[in-house]
Amino acid sequence: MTDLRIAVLGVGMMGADHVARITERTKGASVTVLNDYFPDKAEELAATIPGCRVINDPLDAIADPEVDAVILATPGPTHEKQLLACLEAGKPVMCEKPLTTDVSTSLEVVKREAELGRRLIQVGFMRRFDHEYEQLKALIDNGTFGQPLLAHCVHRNPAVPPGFDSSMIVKDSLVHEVDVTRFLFDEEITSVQIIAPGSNPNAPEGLKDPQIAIFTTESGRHVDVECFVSTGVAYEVRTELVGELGSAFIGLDQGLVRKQRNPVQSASGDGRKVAGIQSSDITPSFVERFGAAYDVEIQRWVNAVRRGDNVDGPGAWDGYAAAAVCAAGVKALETGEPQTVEMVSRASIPGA
Ligand SMILES: NC(=O)c1ccc[n+]([C@@H]2O[C@H](COP(=O)([O-])OP(=O)(O)OC[C@H]3O[C@@H](n4cnc5c(N)ncnc54)[C@H](O)[C@@H]3O)[C@@H](O)[C@H]2O)c1
Ligand SMILES: O[C@H]1[C@H](O)[C@@H](O)[C@H](O)[C@@H](O)[C@H]1O
Repeated sequence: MTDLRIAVLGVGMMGADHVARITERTKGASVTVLNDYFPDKAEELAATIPGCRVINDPLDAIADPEVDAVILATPGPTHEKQLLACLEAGKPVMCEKPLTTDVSTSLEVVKREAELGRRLIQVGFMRRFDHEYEQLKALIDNGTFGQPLLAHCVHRNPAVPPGFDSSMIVKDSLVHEVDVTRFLFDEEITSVQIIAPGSNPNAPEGLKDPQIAIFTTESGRHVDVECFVSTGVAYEVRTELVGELGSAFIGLDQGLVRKQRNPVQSASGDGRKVAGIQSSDITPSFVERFGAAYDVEIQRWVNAVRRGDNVDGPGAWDGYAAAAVCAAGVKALETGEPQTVEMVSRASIPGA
């Protein structure tokens, strides 16, 4: 079987990382077309990849007859138009989060895909492919902790790019915990509150950072998140799950750590006492922390597209649900009050 011919749109940090992943590690796929708002950037990268050419118009790149599938690593505000073009061309697309930057356009994308009657869109919520998150999910699903009750999350970035505003902390960063909550608990988030304590003096001017988010789910579960994107330290993403019979912690760079009524062991079962853990190296950015997860995500997506399934992971509905929670989050940030998440029911869109 010949390689899947992929066009990557946007060759900034994430796009270039996906290009390297596909050319160096992904089986059954090649990057054959690149596109970027700055053509020189795309040309420079294409020159390093045998058989790769640059197409300057993103919509032409999507429609090109020699492109089988598309990766969107362009900024969120461009996703809607590019996703609709992928649907129009009938091309499978792996869209980096967010699906789009507002609820109405995300819903429009969900509806257009549903009308086609074929799932073509996967959304880049890569944490679902991270081994530790998978382990946490398995502990919930196999009932190890009985009823899962709540989760505590930490999401810290050393810095953010210029122009990153307070609402982007919600829509660009917190969106991952929104997806993690929906993934782990398998239910929708119904309300969001965001508290902005005193800002970090080293945060960019005007940025409300850190923010503390509180989600409530359909069944009344609680998730809290510290989202702090200007720590100046390192990239730290942690989640602690608490259930009726114990708790488990991920993101310590030590593998999943479980605490249960005796014996207290590391997930590896080597008997190390959790209390003995003192410190660990922390990763500088998402590229290191989630590198293996992106590899799995892209390989599984390529395999799914080659099989004709097109999607193996979160889809357009997950992107829409996340957008709806984030919209409530932005309102909650402005008002300081809990906000109800406004969403249509999935059943109201046949095929979604
Ligand atoms: N899953 C993750 O962990 C993760 C991590 C980082 C970024 N992202 C997402 O990936 C996307 C890209 O983020 P990034 O950090 O790589 O940004 P970036 O700014 O580094 O790169 C974006 C690139 O897109 C180009 N571009 C801008 N408008 C374009 C257009 N209309 N058509 C084609 N190219 C265009 C820019 O010139 C730039 O090269 C965003 O949606 C972001 O949220 C996801
Ligand atoms: O775009 C990035 C990316 O999604 C990272 O995974 C997240 O940790 C950052 O906060 C965000 O700005």
